[in-house]
Parts: sequence; C-alpha cells; structure tokens
Amino acid sequence: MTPSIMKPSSDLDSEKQRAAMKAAEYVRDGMVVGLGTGSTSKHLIIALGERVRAGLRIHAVPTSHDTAALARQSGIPLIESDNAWMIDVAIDGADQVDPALNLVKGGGGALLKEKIVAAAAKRFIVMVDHTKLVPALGGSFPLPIEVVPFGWGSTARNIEHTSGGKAVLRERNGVVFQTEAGHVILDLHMPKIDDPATLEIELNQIPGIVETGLFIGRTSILIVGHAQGADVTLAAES
Ligand SMILES: O=C(CO)[C@H](O)[C@H](O)COP(=O)(O)O
Repeated sequence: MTPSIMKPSSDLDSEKQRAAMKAAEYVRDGMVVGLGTGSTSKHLIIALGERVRAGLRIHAVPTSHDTAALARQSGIPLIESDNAWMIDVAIDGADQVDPALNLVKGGGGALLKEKIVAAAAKRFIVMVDHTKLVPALGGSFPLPIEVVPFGWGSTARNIEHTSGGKAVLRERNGVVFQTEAGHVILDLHMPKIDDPATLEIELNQIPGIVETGLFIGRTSILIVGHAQGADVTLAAES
C-alpha cells in the first residue's frame, strides 16, 4: 500500500505535519537528502514520497531501519552504500531546541545515525512542533547518551560525576533498549544544561560514550509548525 498524507491525529501532530510540509519545500530535483527518524520525519517522508511519485528525482540516506522502510514503501530511492555521501540537505525532528538552535535529540534512539548524517550534510533542517522550543536544554527532557553495553554502569557513574545529573539506563517494556548499532542509551536527567557546548566536549572525553544527543551549532534552518502554517528561522551563519 502506498502511504498518503495522513490525517493528523492531534493539534501537535498537525503542527509537526505543517513543519514537515514546509521542510519538504527545500528539497529540489537531483538532491541527496538525509532523512531523520521520528513522527515528524514520517510526515516528511510521506510528503516527499508523493512528490517522487509525481516525478521528483532524489536519493535519500535514512537514519534508521524504520525510516528506510517507510522511504522504500513511499518510492524514495535509497543510497545503500556507506561510501562518502554528498548529502545536500538532512532534515530531522528534535526533542528540544534552545534559542541558539542547539538541540537535544535521541528520544527515538536514532541519535548516532542522525548525527552522522547531519554532519555529512551541507545543510541541516530541523522541524518541530511548538512544544520543543525551550529557553534552555535539559529539565523536562533527559539528554540521551549512546554508550557501549560493556561497563555501562561505570560509564553512567562517570557521566553523573562529570555532569552532576542522574543517568538512567533506557528500557522499553521492561527490556533494556538496544540501538541499531547494538549499544544502550543512558538518559541523563539534569535540571538545566547551562553550557551545552562545554558539556558535549566533557562527555566526549568519557570512555564508553559513543555519541551524545547534543547537536551544537549544527542547525542551518529551524521550522516550527503552528496552527496556520510554519515559521522559518535561519541560523546566524547559514
Ligand atoms: O531524535 C529523534 C529520534 O532519535 C527524533 O528526531 C526526536 O525524538 C523527535 O521525534 P518526533 O518527531 O517524534 O517528535
């Protein structure tokens, strides 16, 4: 069955859909597109699939098995090779966005591939509903950190020592959550992340950490869906 534009199930979902429809406008014929993961990215993939079936020629790099499956189902050709990609634009959702357009990502557990794809792209477009905008990262949403399973408890203790936060091993339905790369996720609870750039540097020194969900200075364009449409903000240097 070919996916078609879904009826949004809630106001927030319709904000996500409007943000995704706006983001899809940045995709042009001949582009290589990085496809994010999550409910907002699903709207994007469905919108791009409709355009592909109408003649748009693009190739895509997916950031998860779920995204790859939906893209295939939607008729979007995927790049299967891991040779260096020339990604024109990567488009993804986020869990939190601060006023400097720094992000927390990884709520869906795909942060490692998402960061690799964002880093390989000339432009990184972030699409969110209004609830993702926060005055400071942290607080209501924990920072996902992907770590190797070996010694995760000691890694968690080091993370807590470095950050002052509380690191909790992610589980789903009573089972330890495993990423597509075979790692686990520690969700780091901090009342507020005062200096995200410094925290990212400090966390990256800890053995066992594969990647953090902090996306610092990577956003080129932010698109926020609202009741009537979507607002676009360009990052200072984009
Ligand atoms: O980082 C992510 C997955 O790892 C998602 O982009 C993030 O969780 C936002 O998801 P949604 O679009 O469902 O709100």
